[in-house]
Amino acid sequence: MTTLAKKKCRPCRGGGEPLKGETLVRYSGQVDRAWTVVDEHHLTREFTFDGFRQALAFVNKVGELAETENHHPDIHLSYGKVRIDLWTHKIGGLHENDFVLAAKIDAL
Ligand SMILES: C[C@H](O)[C@H](O)[C@H]1CNC2=NC(N)=NC(=O)C2=N1
Repeated sequence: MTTLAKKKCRPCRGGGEPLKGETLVRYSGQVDRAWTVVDEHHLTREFTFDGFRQALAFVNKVGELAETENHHPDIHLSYGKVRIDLWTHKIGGLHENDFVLAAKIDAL
């Protein structure tokens, strides 16, 4: 487990700047390489499964995690596939919380 996966998502009240540039690159290095940073705005990763039920089970696990952490990704479920898009709505971009949640999803 990475260090990030052991952290908790801290409440983010909405002030402050989203992560950019070098800082963003440093954080990206701490989650699975399958995550992509899109337009320095959000993280995305696709997971594949044998069928719909397996994908749905994963969605439910991610949902529980999101509720525990009070940080919620967009989740796109299709047959044998789940896409997770993750950013902090309040700041319109990426925060450490997004990387903490991504690392925890990696560890599921
Ligand atoms: C009050 C509570 O902290 C907020 O509404 C949370 C809930 N989950 C959230 N999830 C995400 N991804 N971004 C947010 O800004 C956010 N805000």
